[in-house]
Amino acid sequence: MNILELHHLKKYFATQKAVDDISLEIEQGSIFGLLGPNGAGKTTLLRMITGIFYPDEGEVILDGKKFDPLTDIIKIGYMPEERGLYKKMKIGDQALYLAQLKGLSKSDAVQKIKYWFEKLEMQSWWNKKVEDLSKGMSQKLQFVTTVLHEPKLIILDEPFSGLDPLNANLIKDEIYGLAQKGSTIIFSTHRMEQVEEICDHIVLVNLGRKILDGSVQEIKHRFKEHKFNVQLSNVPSIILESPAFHVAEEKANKYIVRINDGYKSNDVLKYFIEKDLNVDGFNEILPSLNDIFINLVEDTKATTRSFQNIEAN
Ligand SMILES: Nc1ncnc2c1ncn2[C@@H]1O[C@H](COP(=O)(O)OP(=O)(O)OP(=O)(O)O)[C@@H](O)[C@H]1O
Repeated sequence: MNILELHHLKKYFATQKAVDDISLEIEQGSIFGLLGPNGAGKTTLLRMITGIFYPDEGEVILDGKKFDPLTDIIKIGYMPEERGLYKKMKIGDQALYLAQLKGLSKSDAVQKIKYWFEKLEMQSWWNKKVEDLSKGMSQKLQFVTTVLHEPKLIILDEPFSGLDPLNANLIKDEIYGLAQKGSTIIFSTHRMEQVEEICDHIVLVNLGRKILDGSVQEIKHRFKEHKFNVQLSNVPSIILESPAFHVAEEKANKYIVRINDGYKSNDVLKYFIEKDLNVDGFNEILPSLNDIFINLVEDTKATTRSFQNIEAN
């Protein structure tokens, strides 16, 4: 079942097409990556999902019904990239206030805050002021205030920014835990290695449009270049030559080979066996999301430039 569906969403600021006809579906319980370069339209899209902006066109379907910001906002937890905390307020009071705004009773809120503060090693912070927190500490507090009311949809914009590796792991484990309990996470970041590690499904937007949509594994396979690592037990005394592949890189007994059109990985292995060369390792090299991201974004830039040239002429 889809927790969220966006149907043909558009948001223009004067002539700036911040979001230009984006549709997508997000399955309940998934960890979904919303990616795109600076200015791609991610924040604008998230602001429409959270009811901060009304779309110019299109609709947001949350949990099977047309999204109504007034009543449905408690189903969503949104952690924006910029801090939204009151600097002078004590941390415990702040968490309590925000939890009650999200519909929790005072006693329920206290219980949940204690639970999360303990989990994220924040017990001693209750009487500190927000202005006395470091960047990473306020990021943790903001995370807690986002998830405290157990929203069905949790939107995290750059949740690891400012966190040291230990705290990043702590938050990462909580994200997995929340997804396992049935919450859906939308995760927006520029850090591709985090996306590869955490997300099941991604959407890439650029210039207000969706340019890629799929599961991380499926996308990596879609863009694969049929390259394999081959490790031999010894440096061979022959030059590796075969119609099935060509050597793209070599270093001593380690090779990167690219399979030629019309051949399969087994044809490569067969070559090595027939030459009586011992293969210690053989594995496919899939492109990183980072490479896929850079290539696609460069491609859309080039296409837009050529359209602009055609229009100008
Ligand atoms: N309130 C606004 N008024 C005018 N233009 C805006 C407004 N908000 C966003 N834009 C423009 O819309 C486009 C998309 O901006 P948006 O903030 O959604 O991008 P983003 O993908 O979140 O970028 P980043 O990764 O840098 O945060 C940009 O060209 C931006 O200048």
